[in-house]
Amino acid sequence: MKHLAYLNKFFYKYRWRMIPGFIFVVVSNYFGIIPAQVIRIAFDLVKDNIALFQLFDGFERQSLIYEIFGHSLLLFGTLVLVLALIRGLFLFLMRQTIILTSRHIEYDLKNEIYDHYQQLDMAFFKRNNTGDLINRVTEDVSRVRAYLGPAIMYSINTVVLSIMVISSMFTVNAKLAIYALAPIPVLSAVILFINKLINKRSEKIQEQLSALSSFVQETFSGIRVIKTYSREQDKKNSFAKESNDYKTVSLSLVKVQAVFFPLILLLIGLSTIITIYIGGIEVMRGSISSGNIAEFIVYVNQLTFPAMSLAWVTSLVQRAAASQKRINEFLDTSPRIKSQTGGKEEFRGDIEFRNVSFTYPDTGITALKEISFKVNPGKILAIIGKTGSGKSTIARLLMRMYDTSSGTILVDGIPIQDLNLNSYRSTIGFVPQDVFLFSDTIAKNVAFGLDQLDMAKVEEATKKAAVYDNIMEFEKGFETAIGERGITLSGGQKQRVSIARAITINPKILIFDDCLSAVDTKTEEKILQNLGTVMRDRSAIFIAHRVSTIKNADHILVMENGQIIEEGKHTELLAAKGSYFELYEKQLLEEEV
Ligand SMILES: Nc1ncnc2c1ncn2[C@@H]1O[C@H](COP(=O)(O)OP(=O)(O)OP(=O)(O)O)[C@@H](O)[C@H]1O
Repeated sequence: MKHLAYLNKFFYKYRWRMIPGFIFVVVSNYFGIIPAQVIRIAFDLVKDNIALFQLFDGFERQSLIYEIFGHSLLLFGTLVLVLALIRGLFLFLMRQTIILTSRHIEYDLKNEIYDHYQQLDMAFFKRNNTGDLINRVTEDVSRVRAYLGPAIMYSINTVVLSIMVISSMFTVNAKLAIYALAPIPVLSAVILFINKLINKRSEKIQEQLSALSSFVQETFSGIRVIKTYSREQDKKNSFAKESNDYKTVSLSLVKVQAVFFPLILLLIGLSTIITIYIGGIEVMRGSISSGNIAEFIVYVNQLTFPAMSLAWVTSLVQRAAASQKRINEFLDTSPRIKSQTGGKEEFRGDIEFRNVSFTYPDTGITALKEISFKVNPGKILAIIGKTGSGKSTIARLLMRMYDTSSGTILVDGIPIQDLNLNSYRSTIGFVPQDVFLFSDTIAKNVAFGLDQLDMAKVEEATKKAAVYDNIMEFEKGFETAIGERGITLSGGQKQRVSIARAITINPKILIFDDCLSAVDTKTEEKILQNLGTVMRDRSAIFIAHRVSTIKNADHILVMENGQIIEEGKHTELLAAKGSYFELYEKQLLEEEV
């Protein structure tokens, strides 16, 4: 329950919606109670009038009594109807205030979590899987909303209605009240027990359902592999098994639900029988009127709802508390990478790594050991080396996705930790190794880093990235949709769109992480030539596997096991006849083959 205390700030924020909501609950219940008394009066009236009617048997006056009697009944009927309408109006207002407020809070909470996610560092996203992140912002928030809206509304309703009904019952006749209320605690206990069973089984259904959807999702993501290896039948059998498990748990829930309502009706019926029996004795004794029995039957039936909602509300609150605990876990996580506020807005792009070492926090893998280098504007630094040698890690540290374990990274002579992250990152054009394009038009993907779509910039960038002609071949050109609902670009086209995206923002620092691997050497040559003008006064870092990509770089680092094992210009490294030379020879041979 303490986890739900987090939500109190929202109650305060929306207090002027919640307070009227509470008042509407009270008023609507008041109008729910009065009809029982009207029914009692009408009932007694019927009894008295029948006696009077019989007394005037054979007299002319009898038809007059009949008329008056009819009119009064009509009046009482109309009164019950009007009271029901007034109650309905207040119920409507109650839902309009409390349920509506819960939707406002749900909106606020979702935004708060989403906003917080965006502040968190890469290590957080590595630790938690995407499904979990999505679940907490959707499923968990929905469960919390069920507490904020229905649970709170029905709790207040239950308390108010129970107090009003029980006190009315005791005012009429304490003995009858005690007898009529006797089955209610049993009813609540039974409901509580069955509700627990229902919850347990519903949770199982939920688990099985998500297992089933994960299975289907993975199958269709990997449909190509399944078809290639002809594993359709095997997958069909696995699906049938998962599906059968789902059916079994669903059936077990249906069984419990089938018992639930008849049992409640039985207990309510029991209460009614007791009321009539004890009430009858009391009427004979003259302590209550027969109208009071009718009144009591209405009361007993009105108590069914609080008894049922008690169990339901309890489970809603329990679920919401568990969900809010999960949400708080993420909200309480503070980003390890903290930005400085204010500070430098414009950057020259001088980069220096001073004895930088880095160990990944979650895996304990030491990816960089004592790395030092400098890159100045107008210069290209190239990094080459075997896979897993730490090249991409350098890019990640330079983007400050992680902080160094030791050593310093300086940008324009300032330690990277002292910079305003937003201003700094917006001066970097980064092309990652695994290109990610959004399900949107090509134009919007290229202009992703711009505040406004500027087609002149988009076109210029795509020309430089040598992808303009490809785009123009598509029927809708830059308006072509890509991704899930659009066309699929080839690996090389994706890489070039990603390069165009980095150039569009006119960055001071350009980082290319092996982003020409899917491009043929001729196109690579063209892109590199075009980039020559782009990089004139920018610092550029080229991470590559192919020597051809980097041979014109101003300085080349050769990496192995997180260390720089050789460095210099292309010609110097060839002359040294070390690892770089070996790599060059090997790649020349591969090209010839
Ligand atoms: N997010 C991460 N968490 C933990 N360890 C990581 C992470 N990313 C990379 N590593 C590890 O750090 C080491 C260096 O990885 P890095 O990605 O920098 O290599 P790379 O030289 O860029 O390789 P490639 O050429 O294949 O891209 C590897 O051993 C890798 O397993």
